[in-house]
Amino acid sequence: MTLTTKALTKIYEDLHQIPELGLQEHETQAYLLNVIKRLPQTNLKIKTVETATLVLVAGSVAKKTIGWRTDIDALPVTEKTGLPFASKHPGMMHACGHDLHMTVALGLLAYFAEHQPKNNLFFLFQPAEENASGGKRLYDSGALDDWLPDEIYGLHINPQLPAGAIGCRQGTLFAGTCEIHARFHGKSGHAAYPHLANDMVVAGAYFVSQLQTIVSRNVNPIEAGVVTLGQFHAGTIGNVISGEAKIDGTIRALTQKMNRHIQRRVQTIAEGVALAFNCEVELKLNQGGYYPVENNPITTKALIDFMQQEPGVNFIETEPAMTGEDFGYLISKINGTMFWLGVDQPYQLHSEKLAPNEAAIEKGVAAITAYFKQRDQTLA
Ligand SMILES: CC(=O)N[C@@H](CCC[C@H](N)C(=O)O)C(=O)O
Repeated sequence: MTLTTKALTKIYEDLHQIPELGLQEHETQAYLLNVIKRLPQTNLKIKTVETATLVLVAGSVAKKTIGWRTDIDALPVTEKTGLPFASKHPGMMHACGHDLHMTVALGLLAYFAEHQPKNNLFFLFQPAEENASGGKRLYDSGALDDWLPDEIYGLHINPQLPAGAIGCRQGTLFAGTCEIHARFHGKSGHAAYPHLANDMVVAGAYFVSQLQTIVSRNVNPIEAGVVTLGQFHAGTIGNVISGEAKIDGTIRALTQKMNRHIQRRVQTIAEGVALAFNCEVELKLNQGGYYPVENNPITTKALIDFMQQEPGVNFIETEPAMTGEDFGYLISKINGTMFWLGVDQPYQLHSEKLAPNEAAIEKGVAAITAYFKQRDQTLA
């Protein structure tokens, strides 16, 4: 059953309205299962693991298994798109396009549920891409073992590319990331008696300032790195010295080596600030499964060669990006390729105003279906 443009649009708009945070994607999973169970079932096997959904399309003469992964979680962002199908879940939004990723996956699955491939196709609807290494959790738990694909593909929407364009590159597509969680503990007190307290606003401010030196002074200028601190909470009122500071951020680098180098510098600076301010620091550096997305040379050549010659596909060779993806962990275990799907937007990923151009859905489904058909023949 090939899903029509109208059906795909409805799925996208329905999913957009029910964003859920990582590992809590129950309504999303129920919606996905409802669509999947209405497809021709003859060649389908369906499994759920917590909020993940795994589907195998059995091939007619299977020698290999080709995988497709979509993420399904949303972000704690309050939507401000003004769309008629805006989020119904307060404080949550599909601001990273996972609703569109799921729709493309369903379009692809629907086609192959009706047109049996020679090889097996494996579809993974994966929770918690944004915050809890959903891909790593599933892989490490053995949940994929029965249907482990020989190669795996996935996409991410890209607001900067024209709607429906496919963007990819050999080598690293996305950075490896690492979350920074720093907690400084000093001594609170009266604003008038700083000598009797230990002010964590000041200690935290030094930590923030000193981290700015990592990229400028410790990263080789011809390589790349990012240290962003997105949250700093300390204190309650202007005339009370705060004894606590809570700072969270993220590291980005295009190689694991550079990621670890930056992690070590963050650790050293945190310890140095604690020493200098005579306070305690608890520092958690959490990389989880957010390894650099290093595209496999063979699957990436196959995909790029195909997209470059396929009529109707606007293929664009892209630069590496500092966004992260736990797909990096999956393709450190399974050969595979991630690529961009353009959605032509003035707003960035994670913006409360992100409203992807829906024309990308049909173009994406068509391009990837055609690629999977060709890949299925090649691997037969
Ligand atoms: C595509 C995208 O936006 N991914 C996220 C992944 C977040 C990883 C982790 N929680 C971190 O912040 O380091 C991104 O922010 O790039």
